[in-house]
Amino acid sequence: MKVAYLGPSGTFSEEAAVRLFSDADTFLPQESMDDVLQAVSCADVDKGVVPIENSIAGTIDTSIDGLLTYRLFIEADVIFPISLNLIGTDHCSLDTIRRVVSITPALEQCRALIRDKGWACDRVGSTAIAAKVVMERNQPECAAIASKCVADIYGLKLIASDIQDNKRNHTRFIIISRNSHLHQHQKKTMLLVTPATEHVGMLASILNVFATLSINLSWIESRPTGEKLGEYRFFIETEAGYGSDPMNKAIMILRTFGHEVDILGSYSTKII
Ligand SMILES: O=C(O)C(=O)C[C@]1(C(=O)O)C=C[C@@H](O)C=C1
Repeated sequence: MKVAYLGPSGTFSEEAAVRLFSDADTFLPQESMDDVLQAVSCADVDKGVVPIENSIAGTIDTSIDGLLTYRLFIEADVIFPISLNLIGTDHCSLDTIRRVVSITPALEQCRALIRDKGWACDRVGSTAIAAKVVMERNQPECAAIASKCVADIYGLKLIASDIQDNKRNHTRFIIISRNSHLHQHQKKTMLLVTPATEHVGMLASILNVFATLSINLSWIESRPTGEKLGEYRFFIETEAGYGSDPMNKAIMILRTFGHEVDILGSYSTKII
């Protein structure tokens, strides 16, 4: 099996992919999340691993929008604790840092410290690229925000650990594939609901369907349709498996109301 993830070596995505797919033959690190989705879509790999949301920074739009762009499905999800660290060259210390380098969600997870210190931010494609950039720049005023393991990979030193806004920082990753393995007896289902028409109380009426059927929602995200300003569709993750009675009824009722309902996956959270 071939698995793609956001690289290079030392990213959190790599850690997630390696732990999820201990039996994979080949891991293919990619330059961006979009490249991961594309690699799955054009069958360069069998599966991809991408982050979808973080407890501090929120939803990672590239991942959820990419599911639609490339017509991909979610096969499972997994939640990882994320510890972010300041990593710099030998002459770098907390007093010398003026700029931090990282991927946007990691910078957002450390907003409080960055604001307190008045540091400038340089955005790059991943936490591991940040470490590589800091190594190449070789300046005491520059530090990467990344995992501890990148310090060893790029010959850098750890300057401060656990610098994210709070200690209970978690990122949820999803495994994506080209096929919709809609197995029964899963715990959750991800739906994409595109409302029929815009009217007062439209979202409330959609949500009411789930409330009436006692289906708990674990995640909801609105994204623009891209057609017209103010027009949205909704990613809704339910705590009911595809094929279960309440889920069948919810889908049937929503479709009867004229809403478009796509099933983006039915899965259970992996514990690793
Ligand atoms: O850059 C990385 O190391 C990644 O795997 C990406 C990513 C993300 O974009 O959310 C994954 C987990 C952490 O939240 C920080 C960064």
